[in-house]
Amino acid sequence: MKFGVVVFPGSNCDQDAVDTLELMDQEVVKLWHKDHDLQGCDFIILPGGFSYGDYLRTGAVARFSPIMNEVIAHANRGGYLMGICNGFQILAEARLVPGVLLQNANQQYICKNVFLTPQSPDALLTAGLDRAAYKIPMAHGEGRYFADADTLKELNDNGQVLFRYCDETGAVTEAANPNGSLENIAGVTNKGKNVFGMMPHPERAADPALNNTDGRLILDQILKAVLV
Ligand SMILES: NC(=O)CC[C@H](N)C(=O)O
Repeated sequence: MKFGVVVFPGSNCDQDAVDTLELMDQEVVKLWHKDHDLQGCDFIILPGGFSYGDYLRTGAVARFSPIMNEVIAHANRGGYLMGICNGFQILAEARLVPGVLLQNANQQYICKNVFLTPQSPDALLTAGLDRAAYKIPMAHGEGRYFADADTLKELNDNGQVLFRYCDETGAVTEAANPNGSLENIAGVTNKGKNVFGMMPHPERAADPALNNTDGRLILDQILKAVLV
């Protein structure tokens, strides 16, 4: 499997994603946002950061970067695509996943470890996750997930919620919701379950040197599911 990590002006987690994938012994290339070629990649990652300085709305400008035409076509063909943090914001702006990311409820940038509980039993990213809670770092100012009532119902009915914020026991409580996201939603997938968006950063919790490899457990699901 060949991974491609798209670099937008203002991306700052692209190298973290590359380092993590290399740690996982995967072939990975960076894709410049002005290019038109996905270089034969099977799995595209839109990394975290502040694309275009977060001007207008987070992800609103990057969504129109030239390479997004190819990224959208790849997703529409059923190709795998994952957005992490700013990448999730870009996916939402491109309407590749349902819902939007609003400013955090406390109007502050929040950078801390949070716990996530996997929800979707048949989505690539969460299918094999058997722990009640995974400790993953978050770092964003606009991560409050919102969707209208019909969309929310559809997400729940179709098993499209990937993760909810929870406490360390896996309990989904108001107190464990860091940013005011609707129903504690931290990540969602599209109807086809080939496009994944999540606000917290699994790639920042993958290197044993950092004393937390819970993110690696999540990213390993990609390989387990795809390499069988
Ligand atoms: N870590 C990131 O990707 C930052 C996300 C985004 N620019 C925000 O602050 O909301």
